[in-house]
Amino acid sequence: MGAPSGKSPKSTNEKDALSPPVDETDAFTTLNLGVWRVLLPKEIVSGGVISTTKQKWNSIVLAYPVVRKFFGQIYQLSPQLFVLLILLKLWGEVESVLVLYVSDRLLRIIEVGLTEGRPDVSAITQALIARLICVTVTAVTNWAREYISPMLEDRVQLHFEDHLLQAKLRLDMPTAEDGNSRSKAHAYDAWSAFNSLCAASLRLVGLLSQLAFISRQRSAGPLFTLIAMVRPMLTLVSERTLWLKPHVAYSDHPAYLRLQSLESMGQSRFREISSLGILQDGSPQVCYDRNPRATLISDIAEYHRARDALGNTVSQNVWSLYSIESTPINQILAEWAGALPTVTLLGYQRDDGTSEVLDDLDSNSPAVLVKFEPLAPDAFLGFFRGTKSSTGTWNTRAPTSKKSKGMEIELRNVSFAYPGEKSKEAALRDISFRIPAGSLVVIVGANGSGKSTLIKLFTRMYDTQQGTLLVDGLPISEYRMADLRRTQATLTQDHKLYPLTLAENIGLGYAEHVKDTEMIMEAAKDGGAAELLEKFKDGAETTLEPMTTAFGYQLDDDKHKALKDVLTKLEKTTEVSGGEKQRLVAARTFMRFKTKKIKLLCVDEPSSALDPRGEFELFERLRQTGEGKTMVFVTHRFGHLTKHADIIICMKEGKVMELGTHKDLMAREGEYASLYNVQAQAFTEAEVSIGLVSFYFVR
Ligand SMILES: Nc1ncnc2c1ncn2[C@@H]1O[C@H](COP(=O)(O)OP(=O)(O)OP(=O)(O)O)[C@@H](O)[C@H]1O
Repeated sequence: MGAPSGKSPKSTNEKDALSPPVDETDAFTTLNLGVWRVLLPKEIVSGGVISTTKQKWNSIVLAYPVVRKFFGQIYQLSPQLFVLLILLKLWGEVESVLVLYVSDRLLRIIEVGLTEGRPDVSAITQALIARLICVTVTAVTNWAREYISPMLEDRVQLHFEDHLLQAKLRLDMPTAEDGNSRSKAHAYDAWSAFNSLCAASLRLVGLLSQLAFISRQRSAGPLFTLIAMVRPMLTLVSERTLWLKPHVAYSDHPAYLRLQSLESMGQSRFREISSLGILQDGSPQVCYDRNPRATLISDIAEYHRARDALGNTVSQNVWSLYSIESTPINQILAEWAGALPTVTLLGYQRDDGTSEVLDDLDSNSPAVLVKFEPLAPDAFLGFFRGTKSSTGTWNTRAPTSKKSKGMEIELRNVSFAYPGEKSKEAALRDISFRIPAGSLVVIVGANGSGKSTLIKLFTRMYDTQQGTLLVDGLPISEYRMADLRRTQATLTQDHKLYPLTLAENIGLGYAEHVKDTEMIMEAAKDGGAAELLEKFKDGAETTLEPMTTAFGYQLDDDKHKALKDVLTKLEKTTEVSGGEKQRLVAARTFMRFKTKKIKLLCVDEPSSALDPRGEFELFERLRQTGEGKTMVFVTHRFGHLTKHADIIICMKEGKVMELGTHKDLMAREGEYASLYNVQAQAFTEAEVSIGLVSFYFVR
C-alpha cells in the first residue's frame, strides 16, 4: 500500500467506467495509493531529491508575486488592523526568544550565586520581574489577537466574496457550465491562506531569531547553529509532498464509491423523498421511520456490504497517503541529524569546566530547539427530528383499521398559517370538507391559493393550528407517523435523484425489493421511464451522478493538457432532462404502489417538466393504478382529469370557493368554470386526443 507502482494499473472491471482517455504510458504514470489513483507527468516521477527540491523552490518563487499582491490587498482593506495583527502574531514568535534570554540570565545568576555562596537577590528579582512582564504581555497580546482577528477576517471574507461573485457573474452560461471554469474557491480559503502564510513566515522569523540568539550566547556559536539546522533542512528536502506536483487524483474503487454514495444519502438535500410522504424543507413532522434511505442503508445491510468489500484498502486523504515513505531511511537520517546538536554540545565545555548540556534542562535549550518541526511547505497552503407522534407511545393506531382500499379525509374548520409566515393572511382559512375513501379529488385554484398546503396537511407535514383533520374518522394525530406514511404516496416536482443506479432510484419506492429487476422494470414502464433506461449503455445500472472524487492540482493549461483532459472526462456526469428525471421519479411512485399498502396518493404538480402527452399518460396511469385508493391531484392542467373527478375543490386565497363535480361547477359558471375555460385553451382537446391515441397505442 502507498508505494508508487510506476506502472499503469492493470485492466480491471472497476477501471472500465472511468479509464482515462489518453495513453498513460506516454504522458503520465499512475500511482495506486489505497483507493486512489494518482496521475503524474513522467518527468516529475523520475526526478530525484534535487529535482524535487528545485520544484519546491520554483513553486515558492512562482507564488511570490501572487502572495505579495494578496498581502497588499489585505493591507489595503485596513492598514491599521493588518499591521497590528502581524505585530501581535510576531510577538507570539519572538516571545520564546525573550523567555529564553530571561531564563538564561536567571540560570546564570543562580549559578554564579551558588558558586560564590552569595546569591544576588536583586538581580534574581529583576530577572523574575522581566519574565513576569513577558508572560503578562503574552497574555494581553493573545487576547488582543483574538479580539482583532475576526474584524480583519470579516473584511477579508467580504472582499474576496465580492471578487468571486463578480467573477462568476462575468461568465456566460456555456463557460459557467464548463467543468474547467467551475470555481471551487471560497472566500474563507483566502482567510485561511492568509493565516497559513503568516504562520509559516513568522515561524521562520521565530526560528531564525532563536538561532541567532543561540549563536551569540553559546561558545559553539555559528557552527552549532549550522548543525541545528541540519534536521529541519533534511526533512524539508526529503519530505514527499504531492501538492507541489502537477497531478490528477481520483478513485474508481467500486466499494469506496458505493460507500460515498450511501453516505451522501444522509445529506439534507436528500431529505425529501416524497414517495413515502416525506416532503420538503425541514418541516416539523418530517419522519425518518422506515424511510427508504434508512432501509437501503441499514435494513439490507448495503452499507456494511460496501464496507466489507473495501477490505483493507485505505481510503484516507490522498496527499497523506502519498507522504508515507516506503522505507524508514529518511526518518532514521532525520533522527540522527536531530541528535547532532546534543552530541556536539557534549564536546564543548565552558571555560569554567561546566557542560552546555546542563542548560538543556531548560525547556528552551538548543537540544529541544532543534526538534522544532521544519518549515513544512504544506503550512503555506492550509486551505430528526422525530416528532412525538413518530416516536411517542400516545398515538399507536394504524390507519388501516378500516377495510377500505382508500383513505377517508375530513377537514373541520381547519385554519393554518406557516410557522413564521410573514403574510398577513393565513395560508388556509376555516376549511371544511369530506373526501370519502376511494374518491378522485382534483384541487384547482390560482397560485398561492393553498392547494399544496392542503396536501401538506393530509400527509401531516404540518399540524393544523385550528380545527380538526380526521383520517378514517380519527384525528390524524392519533396515528403513528410511520404507519401513516406507509399508507401514503406523494409525487411532487421536488423529488431528487440519488447518487445510486437508475434501478435503485426507482427501487427505493419499495426498498425491500430494490434488487427486484422485474418489479423495477414494471414500475419504470408505468412511470414512462422504460425507454430512458434503454438509452444508456449500462441500462438500469447506470449511475447518473456518481460521486465525483476527481481533482487536479498544479495543472498548467499548456504543459499538462493530457492531464487536464483526463480530469475533464472524470468530472463529466451523465445528465437527463427535467422531464426524464420526472419520469424516473414517477416510476419510483409506481414502485411504491407495489407495497400494496397505499391508501392515499397525493400528486402535487409533478408534471411541469413533462410535455402534454407525457403528463396525460402519467395521470392516466396513476389514475388506473390508483383505482379504489383515495387520489388527490393538484394541477393547473386539469382539463382531462376533472372529468373523472368525484370531487373538485376550487381554492381561492386560502378558502374553498367551490366544491363539486365538473358538471355541477360548470353549471354554476363561477370560479371553476372561468379557470376551466382559460386553461382548456392551453391544453386543447386536440392534444388530449393525441395523448389518448398514443397512450392506448403504447399499452
Ligand atoms: N413553507 C412556507 N412558508 C411560509 N409560507 C408558505 C410556505 N409555503 C407556502 N406558503 C404560503 O402559503 C400560501 C399558500 O401556498 P401554497 O403553496 O399552498 O399555494 P398553491 O395554491 O399550491 O400555489 P401554486 O399554484 O403556486 O403552487 C402562499 O401564500 C404561500 O406564499
